Amino acid sequence: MEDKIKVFMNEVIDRNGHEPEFIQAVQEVAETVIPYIVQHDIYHGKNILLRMVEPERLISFRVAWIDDDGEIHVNRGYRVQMNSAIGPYKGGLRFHPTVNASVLKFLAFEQVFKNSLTTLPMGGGKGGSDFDPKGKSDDEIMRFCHAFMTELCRHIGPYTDIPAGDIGVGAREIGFLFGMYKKIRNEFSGVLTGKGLSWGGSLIRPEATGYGTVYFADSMLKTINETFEGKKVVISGSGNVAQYAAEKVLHLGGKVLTLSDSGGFIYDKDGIDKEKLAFVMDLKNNKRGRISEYADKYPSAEYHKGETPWKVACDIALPCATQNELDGDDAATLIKNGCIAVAEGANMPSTPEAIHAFHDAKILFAPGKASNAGGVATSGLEMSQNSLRISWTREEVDKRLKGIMSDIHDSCVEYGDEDGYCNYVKGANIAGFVKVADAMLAQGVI
Ligand SMILES: NC(=O)C1=CN([C@@H]2O[C@H](COP(=O)(O)OP(=O)(O)OC[C@H]3O[C@@H](n4cnc5c(N)ncnc54)[C@H](OP(=O)(O)O)[C@@H]3O)[C@@H](O)[C@H]2O)C=CC1
Ligand SMILES: O=C(O)CCC(=O)C(=O)O
Repeated sequence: MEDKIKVFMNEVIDRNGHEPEFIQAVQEVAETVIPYIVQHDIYHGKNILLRMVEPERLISFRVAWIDDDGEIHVNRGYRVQMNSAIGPYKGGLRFHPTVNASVLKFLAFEQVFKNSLTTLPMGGGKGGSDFDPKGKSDDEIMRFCHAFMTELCRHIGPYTDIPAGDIGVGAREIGFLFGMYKKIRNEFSGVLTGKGLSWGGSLIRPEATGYGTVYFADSMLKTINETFEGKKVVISGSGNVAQYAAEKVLHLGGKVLTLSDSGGFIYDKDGIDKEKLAFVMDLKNNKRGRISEYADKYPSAEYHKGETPWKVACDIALPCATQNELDGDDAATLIKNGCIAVAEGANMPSTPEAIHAFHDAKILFAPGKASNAGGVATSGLEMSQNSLRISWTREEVDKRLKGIMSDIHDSCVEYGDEDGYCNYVKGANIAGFVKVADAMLAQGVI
């Protein structure tokens, strides 16, 4: 079996060797899915995985924009349209200086499996730009988003490709992007998700990724007769996913000890309660400040500059910032300190060494493509509401989100069982693969 995986990976590396994040994401899938393909005649010999690792389309374009001082800047924009076997391309846009083709291809590849797991009819895509929103005025953000959309609008549409937010792209950016799409195409449609409530957005979409991650973690905990009640929870990030993961942990009776940003992390020994979390939301979403300011406001907190929070002893860890933020040493520290469960809110935050350590220690570990699927699932629900021209209540959307997360958990258990221990990585990869592979087989070699 190892030979087969090696031969496959050599071919992937030959074509994409300069794209480390993409290779990392493919390797993880290959290790779990190739053995399954070999055991199942209908998939064997069809080169399905080899077709899945090649984007159906990768668009790269110039984005020229003018700052508040009249200076002209050029950034690179992208959209990776990875796989449309089960529905139109769907996935977020990331604005961050680290964005490149490798990062977006890994995200788009993961998205294909994630979207399949939601059971909703969505293919996988991802896009963005190496534009850095930090320190830019609202007007500069608007001009950049408008310039970005003047090109992107040719490649997307409510039946073709439906982008949404990701790192650096929140409600403000989606508004500017939507406005320009509407103006150019003269069409008011559900072309983007994460829209504002008064112009086609869905209740619970802002909360969905964080809430969904905690719902998934709760399902995992139930398998060992545990709950969030009274548990110490360490969270990284302080953006959209981290904020609502923290909120849901509080709803379920857990104690949130940490949050972070790219500057460092804060540890509040008394816990980040509802009022303190409201401060963080205002700091990050309105004032666009740094997490270090939390420690200036609350004396119970320490700020650890340039560090990640994994050395803080906890029962549950929720990495919600970015890829490869939790390595093998961090995993060893978490395990040593008694951590029983890790659920990824971010995409691929744990390195392969960290994942192996979690599996070896047989603690509960949920990969992002399963545990953070609540965001895109609720985007799918936003698309449904747009098509039906109705808005569901908060309770209705939350109920559907919970149901979807519970079903994803069950699919992982179905495909991931290893003598009583659930390997959620294997479960998510195989369950996500089967639906897409069946559709690809039905549609022929295209
Ligand atoms: N938004 C969504 O619906 C979904 C998001 N995700 C994933 O969740 C993760 C977080 O996204 P989201 O919360 O939306 O993004 P936000 O932009 O709202 O927040 C990102 C957070 O991560 C921190 N961060 C970003 N890059 C780094 C880095 N290189 N090192 C340390 N910290 C970093 C940011 O800190 P700083 O402000 O200093 O940059 C910020 O606190 C990403 O992996 C994303 O792909 C997954 C599914 C859906
Ligand atoms: O809601 C969406 O379409 C995108 C969510 C996303 O980018 C992700 O799941 O990583």
